[in-house]
Amino acid sequence: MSARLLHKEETLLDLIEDPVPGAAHRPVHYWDTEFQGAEWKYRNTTKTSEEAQKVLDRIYGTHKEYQFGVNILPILLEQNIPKLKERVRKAAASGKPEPPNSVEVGFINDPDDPVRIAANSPFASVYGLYAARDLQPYEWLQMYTGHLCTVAEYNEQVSADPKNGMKYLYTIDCDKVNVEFELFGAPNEELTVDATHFRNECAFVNDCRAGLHDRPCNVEMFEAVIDGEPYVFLTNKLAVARGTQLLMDYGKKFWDGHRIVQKEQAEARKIVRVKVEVLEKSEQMAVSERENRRLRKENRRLRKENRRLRKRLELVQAVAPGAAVETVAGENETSTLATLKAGGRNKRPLDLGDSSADLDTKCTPKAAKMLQGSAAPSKHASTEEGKQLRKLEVQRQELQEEQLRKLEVQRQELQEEQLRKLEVQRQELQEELEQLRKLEVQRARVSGRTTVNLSPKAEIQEEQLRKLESKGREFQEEPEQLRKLEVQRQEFQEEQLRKLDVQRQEFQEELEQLRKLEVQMQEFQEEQLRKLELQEEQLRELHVLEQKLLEKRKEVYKNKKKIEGMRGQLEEERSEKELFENMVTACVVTDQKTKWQISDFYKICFKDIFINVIPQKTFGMVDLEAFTSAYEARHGVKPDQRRNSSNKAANDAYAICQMAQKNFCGTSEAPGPFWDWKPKKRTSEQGGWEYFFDKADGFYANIVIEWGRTLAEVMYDERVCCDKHQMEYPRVVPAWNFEENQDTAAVISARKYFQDQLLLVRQVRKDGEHRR
Ligand SMILES: C[S@@+](CC[C@H](N)C(=O)[O-])C[C@H]1O[C@@H](n2cnc3c(N)ncnc32)[C@H](O)[C@@H]1O
Repeated sequence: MSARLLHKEETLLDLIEDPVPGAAHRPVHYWDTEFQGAEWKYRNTTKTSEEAQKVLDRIYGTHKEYQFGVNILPILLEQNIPKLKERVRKAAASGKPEPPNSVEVGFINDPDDPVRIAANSPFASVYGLYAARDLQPYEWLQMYTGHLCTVAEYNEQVSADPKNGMKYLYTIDCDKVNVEFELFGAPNEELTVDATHFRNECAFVNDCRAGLHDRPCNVEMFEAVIDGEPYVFLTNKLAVARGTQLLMDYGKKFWDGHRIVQKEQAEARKIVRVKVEVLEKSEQMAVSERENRRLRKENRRLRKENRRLRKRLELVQAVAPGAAVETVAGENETSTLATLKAGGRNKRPLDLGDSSADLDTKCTPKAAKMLQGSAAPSKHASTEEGKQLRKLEVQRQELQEEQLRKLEVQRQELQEEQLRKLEVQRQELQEELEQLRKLEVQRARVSGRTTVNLSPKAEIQEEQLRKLESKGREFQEEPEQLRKLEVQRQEFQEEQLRKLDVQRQEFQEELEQLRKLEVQMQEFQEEQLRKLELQEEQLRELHVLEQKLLEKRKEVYKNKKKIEGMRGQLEEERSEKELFENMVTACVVTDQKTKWQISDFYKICFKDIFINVIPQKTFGMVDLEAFTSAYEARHGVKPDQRRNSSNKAANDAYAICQMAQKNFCGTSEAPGPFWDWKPKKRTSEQGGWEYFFDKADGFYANIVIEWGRTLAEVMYDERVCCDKHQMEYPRVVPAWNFEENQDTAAVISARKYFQDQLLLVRQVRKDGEHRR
């Protein structure tokens, strides 16, 4: 296996070799950058290879000087020291880290593997440790490396950053190794090798737990204390075939802690999710608020624009019908026209940008008044007014013509009247003059004068006649003048009419323009109205959005409150936990001495009972309850009512148990048929799967033949129990002896002795508690 360094950005997946078809795992060449074979991190300082080698030398060379935890087996070192020494020597000579030749990290392919099932994805990077070759029992596999720290320090780290918690760690139970460590300046109860940031292959061993049916546990860790410092190693307690996954028992404590940390991780993830949500929501709110403000502003602007345009439209509509009404009303026509000329002709085509302030200068006061008081014209109203306008214009022309006709008639009548009167006067004067002449002729005849002298009266009359004649001449000349005047008047009138016509045409053009403008205005207004409606719709939507946001805000606020509450609760729980831990620490410290005393008792007890009375290796643990009840069931009395017997019986019991153990359960190196008897799978009544041991299969029949039915029943119960409680060793039940009619004296005496010792131990424990 060639070693290579794993770059920071590389994942284990990058190093996966071609998968072996059908294999449960794919080997991964994992060689941690930091782990240099015989070098590991001790807190924050890295031990050099030399220092590490010294430690290894001490372990492998003179192991007896060191104190080991309960798991360490002298047999391991005795068997492997030469091999291990060889390895260390090789590593030291090459100056290179020595890759492990016995284990390899593997990417888990097997979809039924509980670790893969727990990961809930076929692609998740989950690994396990596999045997790289066939392993003999109790081989030294690797040292477990990581940062050594106290449990309190580890917990602090996990609380600060829960995402890495409870995955790679090995906790050394100082009670178990029976050593009081005083590392890091204070006595330590529990130490942890934290492999979160710094690890080797060892950290990839998985737990044997697998739902209902656990897998066999084939490796374990053991601790060694060297110069007051703890070290952890991995060994296989069974023979393991190449490619088999190495599994250990993490212990209940690990999974309890794991569950707590997972809960914390889930809570931390939840908090992060809520925070992200709040941020997103507030961002969304800010965006929509900005949009809202912008739309409101736009809306205000458009409304203003609309008002202004409406005013302009009103102005246009007010100017045109106002002029027509004034003309119709018969007010001073010329002045009206002049006003119209001033306000209409001089006016530019309607400029939409004009301000309404110059209204007064562009329309009559009446128009201005109308403008102020008029309601906003609608499309209907404006077409209606256009019709009225045209109607009024026609009426105005008709009236104008009518008046002109009347004036003409009056003028002619007046003229004829005057002419008649003048004619009458002239005739009267003529008659008078005739009479005068006649009178003169008579008077001359009477006086005989040939010349006729007129009397003063006649002169006066003559004078009058002359005047009348000149008047008459004037009168005769007058029609001439009148005709001239008439012509002038007609010319003037035509001129005026022409002008009026021009004005009317101009006015009509203006009206046309105004109408066009009105159409434009209406279109514009409709457009604006449509826009306004759209904006109003948007505003309504915005309002709904605002409401939703408000609700979301409230929700976020509630969530915040909830989180705060939860935090408070957590804080309380934490402080409670701390209090409890302190209490536990105090208890543990005061209990330590008692434990040592108890442990001394145990030592004596076990030594006596297992060496002198019943050898421990063959019996395993004596199941008192099973023993008592089996005995009672068979004999109807409790076992201690029977008398003690000879050594022969003990030897016989021992021999039978040994044989049973060997033939049936086997040894840890070569497990017997007890372990071959595998459970079968069937559908349970509740639905789903369940495991059971089938009595109808060959195993059970063989046990019955070989050991008798009662023993077969006991073994059946034991097999089920082992399976249920994941026990590694079956309890060798002394009831066999009774079943096979053997003397049970040895067992009984052992049990009695054991009971007495237990009573003593309990007494010591009680005394210790009293003292505390
Ligand atoms: C020391 S690591 C083992 C290596 C790990 N499988 C990996 O891929 O990095 C321990 C973690 O593996 C997972 N694990 C180990 N044994 C397991 C089991 N029997 N069932 C489910 N998950 C397990 C858990 O997530 C645990 O926190």
